[in-house]
Amino acid sequence: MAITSSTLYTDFLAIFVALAICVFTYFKWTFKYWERRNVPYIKPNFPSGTMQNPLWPTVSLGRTFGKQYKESKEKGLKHVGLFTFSMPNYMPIDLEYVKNVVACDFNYFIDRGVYYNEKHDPLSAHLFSLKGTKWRNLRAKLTPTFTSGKMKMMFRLVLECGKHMTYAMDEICRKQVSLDIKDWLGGFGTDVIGSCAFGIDCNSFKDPNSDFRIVSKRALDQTNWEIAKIFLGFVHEKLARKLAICTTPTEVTKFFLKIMEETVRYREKNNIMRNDFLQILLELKNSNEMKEVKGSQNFTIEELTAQAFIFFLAGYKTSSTTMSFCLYEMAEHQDIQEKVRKEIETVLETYDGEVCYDSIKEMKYLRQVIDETLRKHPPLEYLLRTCVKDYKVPGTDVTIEKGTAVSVSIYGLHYDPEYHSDPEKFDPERFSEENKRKIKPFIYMPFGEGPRMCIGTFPSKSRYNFIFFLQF
Ligand code: HEM
Repeated sequence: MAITSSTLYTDFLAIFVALAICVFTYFKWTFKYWERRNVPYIKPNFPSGTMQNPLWPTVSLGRTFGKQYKESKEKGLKHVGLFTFSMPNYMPIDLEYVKNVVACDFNYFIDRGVYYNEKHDPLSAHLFSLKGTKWRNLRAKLTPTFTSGKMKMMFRLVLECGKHMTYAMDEICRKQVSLDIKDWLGGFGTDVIGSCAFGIDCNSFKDPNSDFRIVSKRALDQTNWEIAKIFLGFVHEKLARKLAICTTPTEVTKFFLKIMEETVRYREKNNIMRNDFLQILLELKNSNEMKEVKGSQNFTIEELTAQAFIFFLAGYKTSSTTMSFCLYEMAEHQDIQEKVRKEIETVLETYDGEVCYDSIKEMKYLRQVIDETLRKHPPLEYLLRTCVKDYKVPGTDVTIEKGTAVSVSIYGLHYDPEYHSDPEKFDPERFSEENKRKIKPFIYMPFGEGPRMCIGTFPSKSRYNFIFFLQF
């Protein structure tokens, strides 16, 4: 008996050692990837490569990229090789290289590499994650529907949500109690997106525990297990598909699908038209335009919900984070706050005190403050791309292989002292009419750039109006 268990133990040990040697050799080989390709690289660590352990990070991945951008730039590098665990990740540093990836040579970098699975996880197949032709066709159909006229009409819904927030804020001020401003603005974000994308009146201030608010929070607060699944989808999409991995929690999928089904049925039955995102999607669904995109079928309820869902995901956190940081910076810089307040008062006087789309458009200094907030605190700190066909970096003998992940550090660019002097300083004057003209393309891109930039900023002329629209 003792002999058997000791043999078993030795066998296990031998298997373990053999496995450890295989893993070690594999990592040693892959960690030489950039060296073999003659690309300068940051020394990776076993096992997470050049990033922190994603399950217990101390800073965000965007900040890590920002630091790596800074270090590489200080060394005079034009690009740098990184590793996500054993997976190579390419980061352009030089502005020309950045421009090529996000705009000029976009055809090589059309995808983000974000995992989706329309069959088992229908809400994951949205504009942000879709790939290649599917993405291109859907984007082409959706972009022209984001007209400033439609945004202007939708603004009324936002004002309505703003009113709920103002009443609740008056109450808070009367009681003189403190509040968690991020959570508070999250409530406002929920109301805006609930109303504009799903056509429902949530009023999170009256009912902070509404189903919509609770499920929305659940959709955004991913567990470590969900993060691990997203990560698996990123590093091994085929395996994740085979395992039918779903990244959206089941209760979230069920909830949003149910809301959408009910709202669409109600609107279609009662012939209701409303100036909101859902109406835009419904018009697309009913116009047969989607048949061109998808071949024969029209938009299904799942596909429609997935698009409304990404408007919610992409719009909610970005906007509430921006508003929170904007208030934070104004609290830190009372002089700036005072200037904003004076401007608002002066502009509103000429509009009989009415907060409306046009009056907000006239608040130029407020716009500068928001622009500077987005520079210092970009809600998305890096852009993701995947190389979809071998790409020779112009002027070099380096080829980026098909399948390589590419990360563009927005954070690094926004804090680059060559482009933004004294980058730590909160200075809205950088965006004055005169100074704005001096800002080179691609050094300031809180909404991304190129054909895959944020759809919430289209058409480009009304990009800032749209953001204003989100702030009120
Ligand atoms: C302060 C507000 C916002 C910021 C800073 C922001 C930022 C961004 C960024 C950086 C990207 C990636 C762009 C790229 O890869 O080049 C993006 C994509 C996207 N955003 Fe926004 N966003 C904001 C608000 C919104 C809103 C309100 C919506 C809702 C309509 C939205 C919908 C999207 C969508 C659908 C995409 C994916 C576009 C595509 O792949 O075609 N965003 N956003």
